Amino acid sequence: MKISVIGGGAWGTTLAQLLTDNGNEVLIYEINNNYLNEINNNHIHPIFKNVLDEKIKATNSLEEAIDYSDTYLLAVPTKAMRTVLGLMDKLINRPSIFINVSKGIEPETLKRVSEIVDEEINPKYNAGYVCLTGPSHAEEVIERKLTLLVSASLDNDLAVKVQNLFANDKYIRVYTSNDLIGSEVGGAAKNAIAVISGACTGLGLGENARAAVITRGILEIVRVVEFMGGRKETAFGLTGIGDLIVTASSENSRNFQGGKKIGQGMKLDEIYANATQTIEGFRTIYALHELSEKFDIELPMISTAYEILENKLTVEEGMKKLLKRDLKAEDFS
Ligand SMILES: NC(=O)C1=CN([C@@H]2O[C@H](COP(=O)(O)OP(=O)(O)OC[C@H]3O[C@@H](n4cnc5c(N)ncnc54)[C@H](OP(=O)(O)O)[C@@H]3O)[C@@H](O)[C@H]2O)C=CC1
Ligand SMILES: O=C(CO)COP(=O)(O)O
Repeated sequence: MKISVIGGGAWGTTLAQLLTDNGNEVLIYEINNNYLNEINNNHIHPIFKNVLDEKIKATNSLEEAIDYSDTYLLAVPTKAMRTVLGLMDKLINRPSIFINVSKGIEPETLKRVSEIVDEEINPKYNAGYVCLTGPSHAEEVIERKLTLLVSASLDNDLAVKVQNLFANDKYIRVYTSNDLIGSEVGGAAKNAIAVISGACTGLGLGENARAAVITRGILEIVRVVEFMGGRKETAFGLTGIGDLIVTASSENSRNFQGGKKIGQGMKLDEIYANATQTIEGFRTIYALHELSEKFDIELPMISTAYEILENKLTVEEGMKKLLKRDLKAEDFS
């Protein structure tokens, strides 16, 4: 099959290599000239510098990428998604499939990426949507280290098609799911909890705090998943707790690293100014805090994280605020 990869950063380029390993042809759309040069001329991954298959090509022409195939792998950050889809909509002239791998919720609208696709793409040309998600650090996948993913879609045939596109018997196993909302929300919300876990490490706390954040964090994720219409069991699977574990306990995670800097006292503006790669979790904290306020959903850690990002509390004050909450029985409702 031919696939157009929209966004040739850490994850998009890695998935381009995976698709090539599986016998497909890809063209990457990428705006960063250094990345284009690394892919087209040096045949190396623009970030991790692993050798890429020479068949993998990249272009800075969105038109060329759209013409190349009718299957679009969306791998730009969520904050760029609406703009990029708007540009794609002007160029798409046939029914097309959208496979999204970005993990976020739009803070201004509280929309998931599938909803943004529905709004931005002419329904005549929107032939289906899949969210491909799960615990998958790009730096491991590019080294062909064993990884399990989930192909989630409202269209089961399409979920199976994408499952077969990405699975192989060497390093990737893919499950399907019909819980699109639960899969999308879990993948986004875990980034917020990973930021909090990183902040604990930055503050000098240890493994006990991390285990506490992960365990109480999944409870906050479940509340959001259920409120948005997803299933609790999905949050307990690969797209929820699985992805939370890999992100909230790994120095490889950009969200964990971003949180660690907050824990060390750096301000959000400064982190953004120095970031060379996407950190989705900060925006997701804003989105989930908004959701919590608007619909009265109890998300104590996420709301405290929001106050820290907004400079209303220091990280120490945030931790004390959480410890001072009324004592109660451990519940999972
Ligand atoms: N990295 C990982 O391990 C994983 C990441 N993800 C998710 O994938 C998404 C992408 O992450 P990742 O690949 O790590 O991020 P990167 O920052 O490495 O790559 C994002 C790419 O998108 C490009 N981009 C940004 N804005 C635009 C725009 N307006 N138009 C066109 N291209 C644009 C960037 O270009 P430029 O460099 O010029 O900004 C960059 O090349 C995120 O949602 C992330 O959560 C999911 C699973 C694993
Ligand atoms: O989503 C990811 C792993 O599944 C990647 O997480 P980071 O963006 O925090 O590195």
